[in-house]
Amino acid sequence: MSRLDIQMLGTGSAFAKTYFNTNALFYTDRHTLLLDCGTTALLSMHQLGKSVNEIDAVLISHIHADHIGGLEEFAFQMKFVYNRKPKLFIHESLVNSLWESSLKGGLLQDECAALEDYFEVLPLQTGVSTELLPGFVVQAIHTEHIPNKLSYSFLINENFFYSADMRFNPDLLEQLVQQGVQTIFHDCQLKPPGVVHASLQELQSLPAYIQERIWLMHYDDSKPKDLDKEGVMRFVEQHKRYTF
Ligand SMILES: O=c1ccn([C@@H]2O[C@H](COP(=O)(O)O)[C@@H](O)[C@H]2O)c(=O)[nH]1
Ligand SMILES: [Zn+2]
Ligand SMILES: [Zn+2]
Repeated sequence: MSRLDIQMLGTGSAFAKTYFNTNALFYTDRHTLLLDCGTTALLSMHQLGKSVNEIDAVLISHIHADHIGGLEEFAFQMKFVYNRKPKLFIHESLVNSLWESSLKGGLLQDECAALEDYFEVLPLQTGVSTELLPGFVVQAIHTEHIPNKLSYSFLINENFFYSADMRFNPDLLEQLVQQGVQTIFHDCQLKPPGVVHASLQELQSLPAYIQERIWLMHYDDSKPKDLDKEGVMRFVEQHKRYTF
């Protein structure tokens, strides 16, 4: 199995100001993929001294600003500064709404009338494992988040699960661990009730053998900076590079 490095551009909730939006850089041997590109993504890259030009591909989980709010600037920089058309991986069910309901307002102009004018759009299908980049294989899993709004989590290289935004689903987590998942990056609402995310309380109800695989992300600014664990579950830290 390929080595995978992950570095969070942010680890916070939609409204977090301290921890930025939960967006991730994945590094393979030769490539960099950005998983979600929220409002704070490019500011965070700037703080890391990274250029947008270092990104080979973007993968999007769902249509909320903390996951796609940085895509307009990303698209403009790629097209007009770097003359590139980056790969955009997104579930087939979200392609139309990403353009029609979100990006079209800013990106539509003469000779740029579609998402494909900015990106090489590569739709993902449910249940199909796809090698997005060499050594980076993804399966999109439809998970519940907001009622009647499509949202996807990702199984990466068969052993790493990235929830993005999802409600508590102990059966899925159990199934993933039985399948061999070693590491789970899970969104977490610190104060109950979870409603559209798993709450900390709900995650703490999981058996220890699942909790010990969980790294918490998408938390709000109330998390003290120096709190790095909650029982056996660990908090993912912004900008720290992890290898799995
Ligand atoms: O039905 C809803 C919809 C949204 N919210 C709040 O808004 C944010 C949306 O951003 P996420 O990235 O999905 O977190 C959500 O966290 C809630 O705070 C809501 O409460 N109910
Ligand atoms: Zn979110
Ligand atoms: Zn969301």
